[in-house]
Amino acid sequence: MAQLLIYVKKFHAFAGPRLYINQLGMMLSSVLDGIGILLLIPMLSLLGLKGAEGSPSSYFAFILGRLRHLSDSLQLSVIVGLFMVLLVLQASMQRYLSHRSISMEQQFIRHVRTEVYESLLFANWPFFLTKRKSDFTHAMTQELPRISYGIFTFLQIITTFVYTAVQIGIALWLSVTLTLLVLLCGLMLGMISRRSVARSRACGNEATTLMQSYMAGMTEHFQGIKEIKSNMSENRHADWFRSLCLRMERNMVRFSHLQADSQYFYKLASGVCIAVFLLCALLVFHVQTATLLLVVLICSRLWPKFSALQTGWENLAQTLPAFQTLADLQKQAEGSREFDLHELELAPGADRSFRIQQGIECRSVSYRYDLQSSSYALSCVDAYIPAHHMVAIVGKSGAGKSTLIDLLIGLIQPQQGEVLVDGMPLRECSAMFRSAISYVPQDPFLFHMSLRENLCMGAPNATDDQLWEALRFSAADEFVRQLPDGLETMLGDRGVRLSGGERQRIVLARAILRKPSVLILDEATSALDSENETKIQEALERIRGSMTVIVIAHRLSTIRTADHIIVMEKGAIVQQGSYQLLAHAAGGTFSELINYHDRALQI
Ligand SMILES: Nc1ncnc2c1ncn2[C@@H]1O[C@H](COP(=O)(O)OP(=O)(O)OP(=O)(O)O)[C@@H](O)[C@H]1O
Repeated sequence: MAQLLIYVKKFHAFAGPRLYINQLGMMLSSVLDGIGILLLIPMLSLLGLKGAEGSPSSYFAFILGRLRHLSDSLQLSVIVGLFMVLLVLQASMQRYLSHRSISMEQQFIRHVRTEVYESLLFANWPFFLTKRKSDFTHAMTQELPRISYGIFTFLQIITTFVYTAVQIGIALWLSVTLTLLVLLCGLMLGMISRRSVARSRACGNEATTLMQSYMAGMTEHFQGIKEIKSNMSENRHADWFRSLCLRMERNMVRFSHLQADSQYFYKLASGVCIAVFLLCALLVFHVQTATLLLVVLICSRLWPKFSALQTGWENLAQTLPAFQTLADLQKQAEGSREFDLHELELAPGADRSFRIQQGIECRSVSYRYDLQSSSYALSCVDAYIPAHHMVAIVGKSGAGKSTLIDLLIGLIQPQQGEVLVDGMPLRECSAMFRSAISYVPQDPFLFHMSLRENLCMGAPNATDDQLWEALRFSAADEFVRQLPDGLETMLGDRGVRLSGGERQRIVLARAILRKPSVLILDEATSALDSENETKIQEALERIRGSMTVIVIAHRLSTIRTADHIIVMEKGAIVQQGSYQLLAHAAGGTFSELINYHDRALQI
């Protein structure tokens, strides 16, 4: 419930006075509706119903007094006309108010959707390391519509509640005893529905967990479809899917049965209540026929509202877990907020063309992914990467190379020590520094867009000449010219229409197009043949001195021309120096790596 209140408060802050205007309108519409019903008294009186000329009609003494000089049929026509005017007014008002509330709800949902998306987008890297990506997809695609439905239901409950309160007020005005009797029945029905509300909530919790598994499974299975096929594990996955679908089906059936059962008991209890009510009214309280008729009329209109309140409450209970999931996710994302790119763009003097002048320094940095664990991915690393130089980081798999890069980029913060850029702590200039970096990861990612759009992501105003120059740099120009639509070729989901090496070259072209101050290549040429790798080596030689280049490579031929090499082992730097120096240091990790490399080439 607390999570629902968070969103109700948000909605209140978002809608402001519009919310009150709507509720006031609803109240007015209910009053008009009530007056319409009360007008039935003079109508019934004129039609000669016994008892209708009694006390309730005195409320209309003013109207009736004015009409007295008219014939009965004319009086009836005027009152029926008045009734019709009220009806049209009330219906038009209700239509207008429901249009208003629907747009208000949809605007709010758009607001929440954008807010959640941005909170995820601007969260820092460690936040993403601890979460399943499918949970984000689940939150955005499944939980948001549930929240939208929950908010809609909540507003409906409020509207129904206001309507009910006004109508009860009118009924009380007509007969306090009868209305209290009706309310007592309503209260009893409310008690009956309490259990089903609790069960609905439990069903909602289970639905959330099942849907999360479903989304996680779908994302993983289709991303790993090649692994599934090559390991022939289709049957195992199909079994998992069938069992999950069965549990989802049972959950939905249970919820529907719950609703049907509660409506069944509700109807039975309502029948008993109505019978008791009529007997008490006529035999115990001896109520006038017209008053009884009006109270019954009001209550017969209120009864479906009571029922709507109960069903709405159950539906709301079913959506509550979604409020919880989304509020938790958003809270965690906001708690892990990195710099805000909007702020960066709006900040006066924000320097998008920052260039490093001296170098990047790691001063005794240590980092571990799991704070409970005693094993460090990096421990006490001291390194210096001078500006405009080409520095290579080498080491066996798991040595900590990528972690060191993540620290240098500012994606993760060291738990001990600090990273300095031109002598300035990185945490003070991380946004500015990040905008000056181009990073080409191990697994290059292309979006389902045209080649041109993929290239222009970091440089939206790049000209065709600049695009071709970048493609030439990454030795991709030849194969791009042979693509059916050249730069306009659609690349398919994650760029699957290209080979691994082609994808690497496109991502490299994209990185160079931004004209970065620091270019980071994390195994960026691992999928290339020797010919294309040599072309890229030559291109890197041409830009030597104009930008700082950091290269991670397992293939040692790639880093032969590096100015400086950092050798890592088990999270620590074990050697540093030029290629020649390290290659001749007998017994060192680097010469060991060279030996492995040479032996692999001979095989
Ligand atoms: N997200 C993570 N959560 C927990 N541990 C991690 C995570 N990423 C890396 N590690 C651990 O940190 C250590 C260093 O990993 P890192 O990826 O930096 O190595 P690497 O030298 O880049 O390896 P490779 O050459 O195989 O890419 C490894 O022991 C690895 O298991």
